Amino acid sequence: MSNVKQLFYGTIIHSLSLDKLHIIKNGLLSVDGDGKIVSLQENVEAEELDSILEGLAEDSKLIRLSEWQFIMPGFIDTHTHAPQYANAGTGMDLPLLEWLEKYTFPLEHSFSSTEFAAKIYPRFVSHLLRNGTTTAVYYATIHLESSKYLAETVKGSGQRGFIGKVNMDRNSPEYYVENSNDSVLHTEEFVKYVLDLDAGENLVQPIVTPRFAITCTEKLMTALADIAAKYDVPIQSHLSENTAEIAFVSELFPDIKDYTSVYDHHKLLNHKTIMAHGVHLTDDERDLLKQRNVGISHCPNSNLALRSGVCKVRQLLQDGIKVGLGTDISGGGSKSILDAMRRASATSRVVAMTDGNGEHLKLSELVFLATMGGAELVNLQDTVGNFKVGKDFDALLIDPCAEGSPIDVFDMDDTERVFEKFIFLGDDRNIIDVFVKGRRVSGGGISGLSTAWYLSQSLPKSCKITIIEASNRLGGWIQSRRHGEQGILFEYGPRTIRPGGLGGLAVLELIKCLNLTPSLITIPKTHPAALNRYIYYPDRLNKLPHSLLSLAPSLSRAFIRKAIPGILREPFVKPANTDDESIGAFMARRFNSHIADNILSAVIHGIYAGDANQLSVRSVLPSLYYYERYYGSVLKGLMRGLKEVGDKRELERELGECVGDLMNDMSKISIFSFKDGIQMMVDALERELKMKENVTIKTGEKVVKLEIENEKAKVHTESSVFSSLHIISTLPSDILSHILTPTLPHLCQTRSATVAVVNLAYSDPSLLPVTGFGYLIPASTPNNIYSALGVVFDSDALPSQDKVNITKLTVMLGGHYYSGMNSIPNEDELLSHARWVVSNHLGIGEEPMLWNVSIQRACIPQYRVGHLDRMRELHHSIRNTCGGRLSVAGASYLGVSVNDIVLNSRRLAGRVVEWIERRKSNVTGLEGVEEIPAPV
Ligand SMILES: Nc1nc2[nH]cnc2c(=O)[nH]1
Repeated sequence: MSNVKQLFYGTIIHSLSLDKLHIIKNGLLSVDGDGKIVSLQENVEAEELDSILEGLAEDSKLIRLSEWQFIMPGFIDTHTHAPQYANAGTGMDLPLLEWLEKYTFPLEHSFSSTEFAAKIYPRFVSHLLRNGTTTAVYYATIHLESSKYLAETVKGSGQRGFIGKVNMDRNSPEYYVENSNDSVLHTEEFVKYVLDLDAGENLVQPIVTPRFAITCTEKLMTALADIAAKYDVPIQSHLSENTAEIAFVSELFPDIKDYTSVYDHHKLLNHKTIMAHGVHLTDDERDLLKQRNVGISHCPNSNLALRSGVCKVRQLLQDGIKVGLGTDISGGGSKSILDAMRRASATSRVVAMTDGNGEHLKLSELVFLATMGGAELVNLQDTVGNFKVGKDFDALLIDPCAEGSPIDVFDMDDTERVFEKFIFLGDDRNIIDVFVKGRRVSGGGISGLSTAWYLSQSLPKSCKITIIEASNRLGGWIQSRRHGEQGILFEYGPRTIRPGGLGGLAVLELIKCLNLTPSLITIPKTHPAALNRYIYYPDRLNKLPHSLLSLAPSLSRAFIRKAIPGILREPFVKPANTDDESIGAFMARRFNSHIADNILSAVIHGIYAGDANQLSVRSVLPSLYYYERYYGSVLKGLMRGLKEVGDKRELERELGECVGDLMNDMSKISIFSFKDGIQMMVDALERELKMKENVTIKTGEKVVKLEIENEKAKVHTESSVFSSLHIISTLPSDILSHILTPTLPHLCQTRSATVAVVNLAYSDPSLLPVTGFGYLIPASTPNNIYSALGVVFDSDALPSQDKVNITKLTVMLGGHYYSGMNSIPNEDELLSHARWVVSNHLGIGEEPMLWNVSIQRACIPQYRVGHLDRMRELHHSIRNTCGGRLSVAGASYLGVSVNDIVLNSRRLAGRVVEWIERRKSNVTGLEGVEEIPAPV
């Protein structure tokens, strides 16, 4: 037991056979440093754990599952087409052969470009992992390079995978077909490449992939069988999926008895062959499959969607044929093996009803097919599939009560029922950890991702970096998701970034390093979305001038005219001697109440969802504060500016050099985003971090206690405790205040606002009465009965994110308005509130074709008056009491924007590295409180 590295204590569920689902209560499963299962004990009493742990090495970790959590084997997807992920959920109106011609081949053809592949493959692999697929059997396309890229992606992700370069040398479109010789040469090169890539780890393997008998000549099939035999690698293809396909095969091979015999004739059938579908097999064909020990990948989602037929799985099992499950993306639309289990169940019920042939598939059989059955198909039955001692630990940690879980657990439930509920109702939200060969491969948290990335750039490999994230998804309130058949992009959080300032430079540098430049979408300063911004007051949209030149023509409008006396008097208003005041009071004092109440209040709604009369001018708009202090006037300051001092100047120069040309390109840009939304940054960070050997990402693991004592730092999560040289907390400060010892001042004083984000998409592209970025609503606007903060015109601001011409809006509601409320409206109510807003303000009464409501709880920290002084005291307190072991980062402290967060992470990581190397000045993450800009 001395090599045990991880122990899991709690409920453990796995398949022993088709009939036997083994449910172990109080189980203790131990895994060694190579990811192998060392022991599996049943009915271990909690009291026995201490003595068991005593004999173990210090770095072994016990993960105690909570009451309803359980561990089960990872899912095995025995048939999926990675390139077709881009089409998933679409094109199900045609049967197989027409579907291939119209939708599938044109898409697969695009993978001649590895750049195109780079947009699809990493996302697909990471989604499969998130959905619990620890082993997948992939089809790539006919292209050698992008097939290699898929293999590299799978390898990089840590998933177990079989990757096939597809072969097609006839009956294929002119634009998507190979010459037979190239097909053979490229296949052999591919097989050797993947064997090399795996380097004996037994994680990625090549699989020889004649697409199906229709698209492969006899010569090609024979040569492929030779390659498979020469390198002893598996084979996959399609068999007997659809009646038109079968008829075509018999036309092509009139002298061969049936479809299965065609493959047999070409020596493609053996115990390592996986045939997908097998819907219309004859008795003789099943006999032959049994004789050759070929496995069938049952793909019920696709069989139904393409109306291929109903596969009789019970019959296959009775005949002793190996069966596993496949998602068959994009014949099937779902990437989840849970979905495959449910459709296999439904299909078997149809067979039971119509054929009277036996029973439908039972729960134990469905679980077997998804795990052990799949393992048999890929000939890894002695390596994965269940938790027999000696196998690799490929497993899922399931939490039926995870945040947002689609499952409800009641008093009357027991483990068996909760397991069944997960299989029939659960989804990726319940899959809080995914392990392959004992390694955690899923998820990660946005909090700290950028800090971890910067650290990973400078720290030596021997320094281990661990990211611990309570939820099971990345990104915090950054979330970009495509909806509906047309894949309309909805942003649930921030949607654009400004390239300006030091923070903007830091983000551009990160974009360059993450190779995201080709995915940028930029909006020039001359674009209507940059020029036209509005304020809704009191009952109409008021366009704001975007420059001094545009001020003159705006004067005809009373809303702008009323600001003029305030602007004219400002240079003559005596500076006040205050250390801080609210941004509302500051603007009213220096300008006038119209500017404070009707303009600035709206701007503060747009950035902080906050109350301008509560937020600190010094923390929220520090340059205005310093303009008054140095120049006696905001307007004079605006003309002269401020300069960065100390190491910020040095940083400005360094970032400028790194960003280089991109900075010049960005000088004409007002805002930017990415083709697939801001989440692309998060995904790229995750991908990069997962490639680093010294970085571990733990998701679904909540930190419950942080202890800094005698210059030692200890992290307690729900399941383990470990020591660390230095902890960087990126938690919201009020949450940190509850779990940290020692108690530090002011942590709990920064509260955060909750924002409801309602995305709406309309098929009519010309619904908006004006063009522009959108509008904000000040607190002074009457009849704002649903606490609206503003509306973004997404289809004007970032039209190229969608392929179709539509009107797309985001309505933001709540913020500080919700802070005094007992409960926040539910999603249905929020949708109707948002529709009321767009109907009353913009005259859009139409029914949206798509919408999404997300409630972003406590997402924007509110820096109230005195925030900077509080942060200064906190800085000194951390420095003096935590001995350099703790620093803080994230939006609670020194800036809420993506730019601020990235810049502060970069600077903090630099300081932490310095502290680790020299142990000089204790780092806190709040050093910025001592930096004051200088007048020019
Ligand atoms: N479902 C499915 N069947 C096929 N038969 C040949 N190619 C394909 C494919 O891409 N998907």
